[in-house]
Amino acid sequence: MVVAAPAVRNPTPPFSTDEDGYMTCENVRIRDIQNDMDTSPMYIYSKEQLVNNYKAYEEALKGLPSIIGYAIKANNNLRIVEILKDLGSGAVLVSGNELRVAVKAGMDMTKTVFNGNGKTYQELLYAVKCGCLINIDSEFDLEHIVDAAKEVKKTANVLIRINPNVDPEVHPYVSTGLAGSKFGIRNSHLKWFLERIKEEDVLSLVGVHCHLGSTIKKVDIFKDAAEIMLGFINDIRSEGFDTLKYLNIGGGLGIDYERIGEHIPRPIDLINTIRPQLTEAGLTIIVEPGRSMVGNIAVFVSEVIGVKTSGSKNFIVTDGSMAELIRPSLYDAYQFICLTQPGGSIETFDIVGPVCESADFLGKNRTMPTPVEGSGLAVMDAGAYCYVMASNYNMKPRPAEILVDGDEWRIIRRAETFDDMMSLYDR
Ligand SMILES: Cc1ncc(COP(=O)(O)O)c(C=O)c1O
Ligand SMILES: N[C@@H](CCCC[NH3+])C(=O)O
Repeated sequence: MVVAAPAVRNPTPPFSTDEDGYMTCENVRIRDIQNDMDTSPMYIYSKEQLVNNYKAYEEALKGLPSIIGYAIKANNNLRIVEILKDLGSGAVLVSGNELRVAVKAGMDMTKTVFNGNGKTYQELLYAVKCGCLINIDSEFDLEHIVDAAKEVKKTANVLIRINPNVDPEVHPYVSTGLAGSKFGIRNSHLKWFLERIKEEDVLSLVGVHCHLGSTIKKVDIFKDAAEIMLGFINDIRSEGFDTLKYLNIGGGLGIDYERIGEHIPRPIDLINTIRPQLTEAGLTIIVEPGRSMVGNIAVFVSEVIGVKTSGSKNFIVTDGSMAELIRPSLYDAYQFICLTQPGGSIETFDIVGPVCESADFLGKNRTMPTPVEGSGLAVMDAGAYCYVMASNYNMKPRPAEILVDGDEWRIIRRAETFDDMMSLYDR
């Protein structure tokens, strides 16, 4: 049998392969973590990559007054959010509980934006009390914010989320800035919103916001949106609003899931493309990166239960599944998969989990070394929209999350247990 190293395609530190063919995260062998852990599967994060990603945004925004508002929805692990807060990040939230995470992490509320098309009244009361920025998404949302601000007896600093009708050229499920989207207000209604805001002393209009979608690979799309937003800023100013402070251009930058060396724009490419518009706006720029901040900081690591051939197809069956990582099943999303240790001959496999659904796959038609039972398998770029979308389907507990920092690693959130799931019953 041929013994091959794990196929980490385009290994980019901190994830790499050592001379013995074991996958590493920073200075730690992933297999060693797997051997020491009582539970599998798990998420393993690199602190170094997280810090580098934040610094890439910081560097890109140099010279522009700006706020980096990390989109907590991408990964809400408190320890990850705390690291970002310590680096100077603010946050973007879509629920009261995400706001609670930001508060727990000690985030600066003046750098925090509460966004969303369905904020409840209770959530708005909490947001006004916290003093974060709040996006207006619709007529009813505006009325709810007014009521909440009056009840709390505090001014709400609001931004209007505008739907610029720009096509981000991404999967329809992650496209948000097109005319048919449920998010934001349309151009034709802007006047009504401005009139209504003028009538209410409890509202201070401090900015405008747009967000086009996620996994965007063409930065010119942001340029179109920035131009449109400049138009809105001028319209708003000409209506007598002199309180505008922020232009929020949202998040949405894609990452290199394929790992084939394709040029995916970096934060600097994004900001440089729209720098003239940002400068012309003369406002503090808010960016809301989720995926491009945390996507490549993690691998989802599982263990092989067995390998089988059915008809002409080979399957690797692992203890990781769509319950812990649903992106491939939900969007047909591609994430690179490799072994965390040396394997055998190179074959083509579908990589599937134990969940009772044919949609339960992590990857299809993957050519890679043949594992043995117990081999470790890593799905790369699993830091964004992976753990956060995990479920208990088939009574699978949510996995542990581990943070690697140089030579050290620690569990930053333990795995759920059967008892955790049982603890929610009335008796
Ligand atoms: C309003 C808003 N801001 C920021 C984000 C983060 O997007 P991404 O993870 O693509 O950077 C999202 C998610 O798409 C969003 O809806
Ligand atoms: N859940 C999506 C991203 C949603 C972006 C939030 N609006 C994904 O995994 O790619």
